[in-house]
Amino acid sequence: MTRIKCCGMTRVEDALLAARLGADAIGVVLTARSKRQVSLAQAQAIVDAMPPFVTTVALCMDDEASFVQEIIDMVRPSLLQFHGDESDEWCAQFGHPYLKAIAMGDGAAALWRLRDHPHAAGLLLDGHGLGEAGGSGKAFDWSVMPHDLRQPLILAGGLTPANVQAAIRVAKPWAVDVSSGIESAPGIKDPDKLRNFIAAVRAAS
Ligand SMILES: O=C(O)c1ccccc1NCC(=O)[C@H](O)[C@H](O)COP(=O)(O)O
Repeated sequence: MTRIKCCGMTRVEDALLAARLGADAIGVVLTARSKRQVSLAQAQAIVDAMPPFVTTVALCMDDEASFVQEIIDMVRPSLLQFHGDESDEWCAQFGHPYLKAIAMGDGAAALWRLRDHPHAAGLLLDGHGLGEAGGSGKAFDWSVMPHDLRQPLILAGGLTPANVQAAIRVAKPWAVDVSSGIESAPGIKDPDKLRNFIAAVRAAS
């Protein structure tokens, strides 16, 4: 069964709908680099509203360590997600479980970066290029997804209700991650797209 993370939540009602429809995880983006940025208080409200067994993920991107510590203390997410150029050692300093996003937009040459994060609980392979923000709606070549890594791999970037089944067939990921593909505007989730996305993943796996 392929797990589902719905990212870029800015409203409690969208995150609750995702959970009710069967999403395994929701994400909130705290970095100022995002059109979907939420405040610490908004992120806390979304995380606190989640029912048991829904994993909550808080995203940062090359942010200050003190800000990351504030996120851990105030938002109390299940996982952090580091979306920038953070090193393994830097991400591990907080002693909090995390996903490391890997920018796959530069093609197969990006694959070496997957080996650089042994302390990450999972690796999120995204379609953006190095230095670019996530939530870009850009897909990468799913056929380069490796199958010899110890960590679970999360496929992200440009996924939609229409292409997610093909993506799962080709990449065989542990989980899929979606943000813009289930939106009507940045940060505003569209209930029909959300429903169709989750149904498509469930039908594929
Ligand atoms: O979503 C953002 O705005 C964002 C900004 C800066 C860093 C990370 C960001 N999102 C990270 C995610 O996990 C997205 O879900 C992922 O990039 C996929 O987005 P999309 O291609 O829109 O499905």
